[in-house]
Amino acid sequence: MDKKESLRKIVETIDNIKELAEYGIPVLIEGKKDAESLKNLGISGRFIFVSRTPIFQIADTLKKEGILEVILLTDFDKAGKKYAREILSEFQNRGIKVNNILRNELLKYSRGDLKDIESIYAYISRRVDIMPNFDDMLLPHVISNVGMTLDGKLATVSNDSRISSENDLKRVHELRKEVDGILVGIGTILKDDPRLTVHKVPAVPKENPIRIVVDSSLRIPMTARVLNSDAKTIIATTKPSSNEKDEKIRKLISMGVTVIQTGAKKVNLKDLMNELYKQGIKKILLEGGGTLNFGMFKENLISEIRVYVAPKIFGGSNAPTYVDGEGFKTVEDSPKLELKNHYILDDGIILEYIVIK
Ligand SMILES: NC(=O)C1=CN([C@@H]2O[C@H](COP(=O)(O)OP(=O)(O)OC[C@H]3O[C@@H](n4cnc5c(N)ncnc54)[C@H](OP(=O)(O)O)[C@@H]3O)[C@@H](O)[C@H]2O)C=CC1
Ligand SMILES: Nc1nc(O)c(N)c(N[C@@H]2O[C@H](COP(=O)(O)O)[C@@H](O)[C@H]2O)n1
Repeated sequence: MDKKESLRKIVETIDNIKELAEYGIPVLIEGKKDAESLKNLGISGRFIFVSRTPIFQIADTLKKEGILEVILLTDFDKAGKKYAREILSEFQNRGIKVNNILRNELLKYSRGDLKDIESIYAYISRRVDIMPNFDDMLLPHVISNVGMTLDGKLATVSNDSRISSENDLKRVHELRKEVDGILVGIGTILKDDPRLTVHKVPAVPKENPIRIVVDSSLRIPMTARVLNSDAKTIIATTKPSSNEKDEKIRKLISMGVTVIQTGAKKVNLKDLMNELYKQGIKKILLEGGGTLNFGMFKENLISEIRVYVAPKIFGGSNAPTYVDGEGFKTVEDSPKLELKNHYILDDGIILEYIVIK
């Protein structure tokens, strides 16, 4: 693992700590300076200083409060290791789970360079500053999913896209629940007017992912269903402005929609992914269509593929296919895939691939 990859792993670990701390899991650290360093990295939540109160007392108090899990983040020196051993024993004796994976990851990825928690902020910022294009590495995990015919079509020439079986749609909606965002191009909005919520399986509103629409010229109709209040929506458009565009952006914002501007003629997909990652959208389900799918493959932004192949043939050179756009010129230029899983579902087949980066 090179230095850049190690740093990316450390930043990912910090993100995981942030998520768990926001969820209410207490973070066990040694002192105030550790808390400052973690706060500088955007981690907020409940910090408990293990150097101030005997550890058995802390464990008793948290047990009484009904806490089931804590995050262990003591230093990596002799004293920190001693605290860690005591915490593991006292907490586990009381049935409280001690998450020490994140501490171990920080130690592993810093290759022993990181000595304590108070220096973690300086450690990361020093390295991020000197690392060229480090931001480029902070990208969401993107799963591309489609229902396609045996001849690779996503819809008929007259835009009939009823391809997936009932159980396949349920599978897709379970997948929608697992992700932070669901991404489509403006072509799909104009042709299907989709809802892009979880509505084929039981779900509560907070399980709806954020709907993200890539729309360079802001063609989205103000009546589009993705603009309703069922879930949050982000519209990604280009930077150049005009009075008309600015007015539409103002209207969208007043409806609670987030607008991200990136790229000149077309939305810059890499910048968009980077921005979404920074906004906490770490896992995205890409639901096409073929033009956006090509753009995402071309920029190497897709990590996984899941397709349902239906026993149908639509034909038609103008019918949309899984991947359209201008296409890859040579086999070498095209994405490299590895089949990870396959199974029969209803009358079709599910194929799952990893994209080799
Ligand atoms: N069976 C299935 O699983 C699915 C079927 N479909 C079907 O696919 C069809 C729609 O596909 P399609 O018309 O290709 O539409 P897309 O949803 O792929 O949207 C394409 C549009 O996205 C915009 N865009 C902005 N920036 C980029 C970029 N960097 N790269 C690529 N696109 C960009 C472009 O419009 P602009 O320049 O104006 O921004 C482009 O025309 C429909 O028939 C729909 O039913 C769709 C999804 C799933
Ligand atoms: N997985 C899958 N199978 C099909 O047969 C499809 N036609 C699609 N279409 C995608 O799902 C969107 C519709 O979503 P809502 O039900 O309105 O929430 C559609 O716009 C395509 O992105 N997908």
